[in-house]
Amino acid sequence: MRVSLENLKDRAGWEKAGVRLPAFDISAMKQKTEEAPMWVHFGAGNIFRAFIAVLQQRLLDAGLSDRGIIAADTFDVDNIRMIYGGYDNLTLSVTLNADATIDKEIVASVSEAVVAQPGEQADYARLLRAFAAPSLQMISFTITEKGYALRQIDGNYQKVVEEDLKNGPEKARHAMTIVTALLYHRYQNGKLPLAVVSMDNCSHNGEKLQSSILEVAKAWQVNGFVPKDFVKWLSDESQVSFPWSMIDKITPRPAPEVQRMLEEAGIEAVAPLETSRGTFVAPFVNAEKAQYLVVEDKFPNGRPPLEKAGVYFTDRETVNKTERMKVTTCLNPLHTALAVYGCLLGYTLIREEMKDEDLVKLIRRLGYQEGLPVVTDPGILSPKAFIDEVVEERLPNPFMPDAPQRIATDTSQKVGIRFGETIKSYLAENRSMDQLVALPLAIAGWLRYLLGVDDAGNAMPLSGDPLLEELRAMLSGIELGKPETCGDKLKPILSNPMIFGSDLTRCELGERITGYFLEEIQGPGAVRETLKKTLTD
Ligand SMILES: NC(=O)c1ccc[n+]([C@@H]2O[C@H](COP(=O)([O-])OP(=O)(O)OC[C@H]3O[C@@H](n4cnc5c(N)ncnc54)[C@H](O)[C@@H]3O)[C@@H](O)[C@H]2O)c1
Ligand SMILES: O=P(O)(O)OC[C@@H](O)[C@@H](O)[C@H](O)[C@H](O)CO
Repeated sequence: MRVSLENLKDRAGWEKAGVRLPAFDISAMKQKTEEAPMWVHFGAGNIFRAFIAVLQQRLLDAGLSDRGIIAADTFDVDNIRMIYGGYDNLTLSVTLNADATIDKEIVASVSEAVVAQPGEQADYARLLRAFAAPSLQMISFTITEKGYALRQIDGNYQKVVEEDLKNGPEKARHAMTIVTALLYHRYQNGKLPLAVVSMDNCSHNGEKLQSSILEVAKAWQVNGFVPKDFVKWLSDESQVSFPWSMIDKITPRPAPEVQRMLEEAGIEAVAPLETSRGTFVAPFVNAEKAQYLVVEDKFPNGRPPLEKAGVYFTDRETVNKTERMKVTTCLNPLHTALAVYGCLLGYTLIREEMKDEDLVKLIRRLGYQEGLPVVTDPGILSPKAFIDEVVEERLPNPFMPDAPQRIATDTSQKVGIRFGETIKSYLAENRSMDQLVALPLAIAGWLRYLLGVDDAGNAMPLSGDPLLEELRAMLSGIELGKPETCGDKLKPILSNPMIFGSDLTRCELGERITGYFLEEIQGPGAVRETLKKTLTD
């Protein structure tokens, strides 16, 4: 059985294979969405398909909505053409339960999948129509943290952004300029209200998205492409809101072991692939069961009743507290520490790392001892219960195929949030930095990782990162076994506020990180030695 609309007619066959099917009329949903779309999502990758699209499917199944989501990608044409296009926009969603059972479901809530680039004329025309529709309530994003950045490490605009600002809305190519161009189209078609919702793992994600979009709009105004009133409209949150959100569901890349399970159940053509833009995709997605989505309830044109699908809607302050709890303390910093040390120590699975005493000590200290004291209880989720679930159940889940190499992707874009926010809190609360051991160790581990040599002394492939070349150039010349080659080479990285959110060389942490790094490059085995020596309690 292959995932396709035609094959869905064989309901008995799918049910025999243990696959839950959509309980709504897919063609009626497509027609209604075509006429009056409500939701466009940018960044149609794995978390979107495993989580966000499933939320809308729950509403469709329950008769609480009759519309689907238009999936858009500004970045990855292959994902749209090969994965969505190749499988009628359907996704086989696999939930990997901690008790070895799996749940399988066909998700059909994506009505259309389009390439969001002005050069792709038919697709772009569809998006323009959607943006002009009074029915459109929200656009949302999971485009990775780097998708929002307009500037490069030296503070100057990226080349593509510089050109887009010069060339105006019709020739936009960067995610932020394309979305601003589409918003301009909505402005020109009646200044209709809209919610613009980031669902990426960045602190203050709504603010980050708003500030990039406003920066583009202002530059276009200065360059004569848009009127000042467009910037005013975009700045008025009663018209265009940028709700903040916290999203959580560990969604590994599609894994060969899950592919095998599906094939054993008689489902064909499910092989994962890496697109030319580096997205790891398959007609199926695999994820854990646990999931949390907390969204600021600010939707000027209304919204789907997603609370009926388990989404928490609340105020900005509560979202901020849950997001800080998850991204800066209870989950993502632990993930990043496991990512870089996992790669260095030769692991390919997070669940295996959770059997390593030194790594468990590292993340427990990082989360419980160093992070939790500066976290405010958001009220709707308990930080202690949350981190307990992460450390005791989610990370060790014996059926999750998550890899440190996935999580190590784009680390330069994440360390400022995942570690920098805790550092800022320590400084703001005048807390002693002596307490911070695992946190500087995690940063030292990242710098050690960037050398591209594992703890056994072998060359190690590094995951994609927009700053990889620049960072490696800064570290070039540092050799394992020769700490004297380090010199002052860490300083430009540690002092860069674009990376860490502040200059770490201005506090004692800069020196501590450098000290750990020097220990870790003493020779093969030094990473393990440093962990053992440093994490004594
Ligand atoms: N996977 C998870 O466990 C998880 C959980 C919570 C939150 N998230 C958030 O979602 C993001 C995406 O995760 P995913 O698992 O879907 O990743 P993915 O690699 O499967 O998909 C990434 C998507 O972002 C797009 N993209 C990548 N770089 C871009 C750029 N520079 N500009 C515009 N679009 C770009 C890709 O085309 C793709 O559609 C993460 O970075 C994170 O912020 C992920
Ligand atoms: O998705 P990223 O790249 O921000 O970070 C990698 C992982 O830490 C992340 O995807 C987690 O799995 C996720 O945040 C869990 O909710």
